[in-house]
Amino acid sequence: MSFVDIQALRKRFGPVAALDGVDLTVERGSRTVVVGPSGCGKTTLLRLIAGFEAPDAGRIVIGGDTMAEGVTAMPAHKRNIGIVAQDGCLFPHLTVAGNIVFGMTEEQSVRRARAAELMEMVGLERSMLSRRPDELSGGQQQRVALARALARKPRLMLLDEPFSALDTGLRAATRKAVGDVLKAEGIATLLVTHDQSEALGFADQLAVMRSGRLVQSGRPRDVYSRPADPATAAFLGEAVILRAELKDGHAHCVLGHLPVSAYGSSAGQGMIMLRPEQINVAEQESTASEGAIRGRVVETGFRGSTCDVRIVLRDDENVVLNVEVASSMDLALGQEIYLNVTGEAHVFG
Ligand SMILES: Nc1ncnc2c1ncn2[C@@H]1O[C@H](COP(=O)(O)OP(=O)(O)OP(=O)(O)O)[C@@H](O)[C@H]1O
Repeated sequence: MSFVDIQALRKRFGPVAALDGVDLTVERGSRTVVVGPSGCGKTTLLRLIAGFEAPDAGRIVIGGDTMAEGVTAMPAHKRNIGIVAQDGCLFPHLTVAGNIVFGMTEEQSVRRARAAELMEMVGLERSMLSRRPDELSGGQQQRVALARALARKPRLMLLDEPFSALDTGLRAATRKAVGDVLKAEGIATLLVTHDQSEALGFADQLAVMRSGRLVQSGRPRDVYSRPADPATAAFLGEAVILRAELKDGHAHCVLGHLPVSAYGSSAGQGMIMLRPEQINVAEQESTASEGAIRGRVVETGFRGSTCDVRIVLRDDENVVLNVEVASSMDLALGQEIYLNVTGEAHVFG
């Protein structure tokens, strides 16, 4: 049995079905990242797991213990679940030490030792224990929030956009530090984020939600390369979605005859997806592979090491492709280029 087992979970707020029958499992010590557009129910899912709200129907089981069944729910403080939210929610009037040991009932020397141990674990100087939250940077505050959540040795950690207020460099460093601590402690984690690359990089399991439902879950690499539908494909990154005729194990489309992994029952007309990194751009026909398709650059966006390039096909200017090339290529507007596709096309079922 999975460590977390959520079945047919439903929650309405008046006319809004925030959760409309969610099934999700999380393995012991693993990281699940929940993504989806704003309002799809991510925070509601976390709040129900934490016990801040009771479901209307469904079941939540953690470590074999039933947390909620229908409208009957165990109170939040009995669940032993840690939660870190977007702004850390530290108590502003308490020191860092006071925040970390808040609610611990052990004697003072034990609390002190635990606070010091946790500071080390989250990579902060012990000397910061006497500071107040407003004397720390955003990233430091989030680490203290994590230390506080870890203080009670939770069996499950819920992270609700805990890095979103941090700027890019600090965000990556804090995410790595938090991820390392949780992994070392073997604590199963559920992270909610709006950041697709964060989701793909952090998750063992990616769970994609839309309109109160789980539309797909699996290994990030699998969900990214074999999304359930075009909306999921586009949500997880740039996607080239084309009409194709499916026959003989190939998709016949404006980019040529592309091998497909499988198309099940959808032989005939279908929709296929390629990721931009599957499209190679060559400036000369002589350096392109055989069967290259001709196109023209209509827009470029410099991004440092890479460049976003918008291309239309010479034979069908209605087909627009957004690809990424090494910026050393320095493509000019209007330049003719040659395109080759690598790997397999994904067919939407
Ligand atoms: N307490 C509440 N009262 C009324 N409606 C609510 C309440 N909480 C959530 N909702 C509604 O339920 C739906 C799901 O909200 P939720 O906060 O779970 O979405 P989310 O995916 O976390 O969104 P975001 O990414 O914007 O934070 C939304 O339509 C929201 O307006």
